[in-house]
Amino acid sequence: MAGTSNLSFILNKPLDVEFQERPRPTLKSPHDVIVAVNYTGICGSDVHYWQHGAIGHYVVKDPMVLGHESAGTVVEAGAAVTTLKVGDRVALEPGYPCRRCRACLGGHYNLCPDMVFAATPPYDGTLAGFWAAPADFCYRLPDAVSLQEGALIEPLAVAVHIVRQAQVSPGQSVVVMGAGPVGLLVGAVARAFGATTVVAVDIVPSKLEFARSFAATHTYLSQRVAPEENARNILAEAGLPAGADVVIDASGAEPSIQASLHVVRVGGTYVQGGMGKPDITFPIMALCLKEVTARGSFRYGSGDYKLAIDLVAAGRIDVKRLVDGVVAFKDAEEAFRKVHGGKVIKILIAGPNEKIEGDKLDTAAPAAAPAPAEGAAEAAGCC
Ligand SMILES: NC(=O)c1ccc[n+]([C@@H]2O[C@H](COP(=O)([O-])OP(=O)(O)OC[C@H]3O[C@@H](n4cnc5c(N)ncnc54)[C@H](O)[C@@H]3O)[C@@H](O)[C@H]2O)c1
Ligand SMILES: OC[C@H](O)C(O)[C@@H](O)CO
Repeated sequence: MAGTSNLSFILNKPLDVEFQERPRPTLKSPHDVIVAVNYTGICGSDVHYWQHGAIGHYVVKDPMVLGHESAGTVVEAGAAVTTLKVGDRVALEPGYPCRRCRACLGGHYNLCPDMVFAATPPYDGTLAGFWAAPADFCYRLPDAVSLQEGALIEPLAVAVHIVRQAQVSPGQSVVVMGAGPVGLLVGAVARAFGATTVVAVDIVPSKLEFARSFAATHTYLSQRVAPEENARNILAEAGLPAGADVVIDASGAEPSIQASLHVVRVGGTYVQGGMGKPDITFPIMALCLKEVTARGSFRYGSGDYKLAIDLVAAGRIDVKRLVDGVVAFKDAEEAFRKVHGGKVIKILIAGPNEKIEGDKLDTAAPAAAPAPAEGAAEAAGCC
């Protein structure tokens, strides 16, 4: 990739974005690398910041570069970097922790209170020409993994972390609420971990159709009925009269969280991956009486990126199938509109120094675009 532009896609305030040529970042530590960003996917949280300017207590007060699902090419390496060299293709882990606090030293760096995380205010994101980061948070892609696949390692790592939190083991049944990118990837990782039944649940039929073709063994179209009734229907559909071993919420939607506690079996596991409304009515008696193990899942930690890359490299998870198209950097806002409109699963934005012609995918089989579901994420009370 030639080019030296550090053109950046910046959110000033809700629905107000602009392109700005910013100074190229420099090495701040001999352990850092500078990466030219080749491709970036759009996450629901980027769209939420664009629409609302805030997620919970993270409020965009100053202009912020969007984007955190990226892959790129190393263009400069600090003197102390031994693991990467100029020209290496890498998946970017977009957050790096302090390495000194109790969470970091306890092996849970994703919970570091001083995490510097791309496109989470006040930190700039990766929709720019270049990104500077510690070398150990940039993962070399094997030859078998393309740069476009590299941009999907971030959401896949989210899914890996969720499935690890759930401790999914061979032969288990797993119900996944929500068939957006995270839910789809959770289903695929659960299959890779040996789950024999994976049920995808959503409110949009076309998303379920895609889920069935991707990793789900069963699907269920959630109805506007009581959570207990949806739960009974899910279990009947999947042939799980005693309940599911594991239920994972990847929707953030209150009704699906409520149904989840009625879907999980006695002694089963529930993991909250979706980020919707901060407070909901939760069936706590079901949790108690069934002795459910409930866990949260936040971003990714030790080993998650590596496993995500290994799963793609080994051909166990075909992340390319989620990509509907690739757009030029100048079309970033239009790509955000498409994602917000629910018309696509993933769109990749090429870096400003990347030359692309049309919707240039490195895959022969783009995903079938789901039917429009304007504001589906909003309906779930996203983020
Ligand atoms: N835990 C983390 O670290 C982490 C990281 C990334 C994303 N997230 C969150 O995970 C969730 C999924 O992310 P995504 O990118 O796939 O988002 P998405 O909005 O594309 O997917 C959510 C899906 O849930 C479906 N849905 C809405 N209401 C539902 C209901 N009542 N029952 C079943 N399905 C319903 C929607 O139709 C949609 O397909 C979001 O809440 C996101 O904020 C969490
Ligand atoms: O994948 C990472 C997530 O998008 C982020 O943690 C975001 O949702 C909150 O900052």
